[in-house]
Amino acid sequence: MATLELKNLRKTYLTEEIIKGVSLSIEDREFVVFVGPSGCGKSTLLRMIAGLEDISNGDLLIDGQRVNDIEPGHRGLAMVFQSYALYPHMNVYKNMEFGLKLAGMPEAERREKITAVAKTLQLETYLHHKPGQLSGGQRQRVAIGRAIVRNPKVFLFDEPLSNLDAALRGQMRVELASLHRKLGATTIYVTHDQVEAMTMADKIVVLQKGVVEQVGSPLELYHHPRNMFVAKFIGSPPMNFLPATLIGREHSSSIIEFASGSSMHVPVYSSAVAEGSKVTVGIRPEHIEVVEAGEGSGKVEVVERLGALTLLHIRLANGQLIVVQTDGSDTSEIDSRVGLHLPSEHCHIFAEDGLAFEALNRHPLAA
Ligand SMILES: Nc1ncnc2c1ncn2[C@@H]1O[C@H](COP(=O)(O)OP(=O)(O)OP(=O)(O)O)[C@@H](O)[C@H]1O
Repeated sequence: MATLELKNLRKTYLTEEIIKGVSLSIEDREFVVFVGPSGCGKSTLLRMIAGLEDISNGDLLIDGQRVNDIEPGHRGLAMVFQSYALYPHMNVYKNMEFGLKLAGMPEAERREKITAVAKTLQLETYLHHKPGQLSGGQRQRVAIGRAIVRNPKVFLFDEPLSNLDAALRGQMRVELASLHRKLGATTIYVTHDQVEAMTMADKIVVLQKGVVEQVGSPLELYHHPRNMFVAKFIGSPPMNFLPATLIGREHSSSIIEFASGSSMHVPVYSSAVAEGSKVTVGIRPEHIEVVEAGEGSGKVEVVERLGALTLLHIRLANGQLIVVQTDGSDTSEIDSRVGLHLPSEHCHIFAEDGLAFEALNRHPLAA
């Protein structure tokens, strides 16, 4: 049982503030993913939780107890690193045993634990191998095993799969997700890969420049991004953005006009944005419909056939390139002209400062 509470956590290196007041509640058994571009501070935040970095300001609570000044080894956490950090001269068994020995666990108990964990992770036949004799995926499993045997309250993962090739990463993603279901331990997982975040998280925390941009379930972030940053970061290929002007409102819809002169009603509304303001319309590649070429059509520049899906890169009259996802049976040819239909229920509108209209009418950080 472990809950975590981050209260306005801050981290300053010399004069630069890297973590700028992060507040967050993590529930027992929750799988939380910190995601964001390189340098946004996600590893620093994880290391502050682990106790490997001092907290400059704010409070960190584990199970309601303030742990800012508690040594890493006494916080009940176990961390798995990107680099595995295994002892190269020790075999798999000894790597897993090391921490238990330090903690003074009797030998019989150590053996029992390691045997059980090796079985869970399918490492039984490798217990006498040194890390150098193992594949990347096996090494990562040993690193995870070493964390599990300690029976921590909270697992911390720092980009554990980024050294693996794509196929193995996909496989380990599934293994980690099922391991989490089995162990039920509260988990915090750092990655810059939004696919990992979407597929594994109960709750995603999107960070940018040391600030939380949004917290929500994968589908909340996908359907209701709070701003253009989250909209662009979550979803692959990313959302398309088209410049437009807000020309009016009707009931709870906004009327927007594109540079081409065409206009549409979008069923989102904000009282905070004046008519005549520049806005951005966002629509995901999978929501745009290809129709017969007509007014406002575009030219197909690149076709990526992925088997089940086809991605069309289409040049619009204003020079902008957008991406449209269609199905595998799409027969569009390069240089052909196609028309595009943007279903209004799938359109997002962002104000000039990047905030979604939806979010402007809601509580600041809620999805
Ligand atoms: N010990 C340090 N001294 C000074 N600055 C640091 C230190 N550690 C990290 N930083 C800075 O803090 C910022 C956040 O780094 P951090 O490693 O947390 O980012 P990240 O989001 O995990 O990035 P990545 O995905 O590239 O690992 C970066 O600008 C980095 O240069």
